Amino acid sequence: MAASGKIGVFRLPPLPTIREIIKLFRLQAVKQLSQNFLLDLRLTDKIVRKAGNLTDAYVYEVGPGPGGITRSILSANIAELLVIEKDTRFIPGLQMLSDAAPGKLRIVHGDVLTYKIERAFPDTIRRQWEDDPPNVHIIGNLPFSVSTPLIIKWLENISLKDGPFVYGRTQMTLTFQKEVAERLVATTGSKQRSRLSIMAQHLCDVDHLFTIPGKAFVPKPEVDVGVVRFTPLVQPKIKQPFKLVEKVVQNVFQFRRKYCHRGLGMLFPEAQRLESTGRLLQLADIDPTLRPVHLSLTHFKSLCDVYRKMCDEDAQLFAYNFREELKQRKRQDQEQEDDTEDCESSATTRVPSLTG
Ligand SMILES: C[S@@+](CC[C@H](N)C(=O)[O-])C[C@H]1O[C@@H](n2cnc3c(N)ncnc32)[C@H](O)[C@@H]1O
Repeated sequence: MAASGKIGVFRLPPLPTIREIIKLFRLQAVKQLSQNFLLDLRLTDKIVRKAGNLTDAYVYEVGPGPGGITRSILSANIAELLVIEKDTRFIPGLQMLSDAAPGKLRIVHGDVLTYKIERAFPDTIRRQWEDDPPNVHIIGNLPFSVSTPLIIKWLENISLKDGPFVYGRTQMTLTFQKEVAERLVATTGSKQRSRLSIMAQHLCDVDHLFTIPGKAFVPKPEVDVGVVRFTPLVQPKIKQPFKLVEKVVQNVFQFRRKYCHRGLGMLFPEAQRLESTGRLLQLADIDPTLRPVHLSLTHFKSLCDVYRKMCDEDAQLFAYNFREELKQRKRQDQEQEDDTEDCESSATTRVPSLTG
């Protein structure tokens, strides 16, 4: 019955095991919500240990569910833990943990995608961006469908130093589908190199800490899980607005098997595509026949810097979206076809019938 974490000096009193909590509160995982629970406290302790030294830390746990990682965090001598959980069924079990660790655990029923953590912790723990990271940590095992959009949102927050990063360079330890974890840390030339590699690595030190086999979760997901730690960099590798970097990177990787000039060309309207792509590559000093996976962060920095200059020269350029141009062209073609059909059918109706 007793199951308390052992990684810190603070000991939780004896509590029902996570398995018992699941039974007690009928917390069967909802498949549609991709709920996969970690019941093995050695694994949850490992996640928390790898997140760093949490002594006196303010911790934000996203998606605590039945509370396995929550217990490990509470056992790590933290100052305070705030958990955010979307599914109300988990609140009574979490409340039981809160009662066992008086004054340590704050439970928020809400959505991590909209919750404003920047107001939750005391101002006194804020650090300057250039200082060492503050004693604030984000930890979470979220559904994969949430963790990828969430990390993109948080990377943008890092670039703006807002959201969870008003406290300084807040560290995050999060789980992802193993393939996504590999993309996040993929180096130049590796086949997993992707949009996520550039977006994460230009703003953070990214470490794939370890992999948890799918069979460690209940119910077992189809895939293994990677635990990834992000530490925001003092200086981003690309000093341009997040949306601009995202646009360049997205365009390059949309044709990941082609030469890089193919995707970069899509940054420009068709009428100027050839000339502007040539200019971009020449000024950035990049071989047009490199494949996207072979572009380094330095290459992306040059591309973004030159593209920024081109956008400053042409106020319409940044808003240009080739998909919109394609859609518009399709619409025009369709309208033309409809007009032709109309003409043909009215011509047909206008032709007097010889037979009367
Ligand atoms: C994969 S389960 C993990 C639960 C627990 N952390 C564990 O490791 O056993 C994901 C948890 O995140 C919660 N969740 C899903 N989307 C969420 C959101 N947008 N905001 C907050 N919690 C969310 C789910 O209800 C679920 O409890």
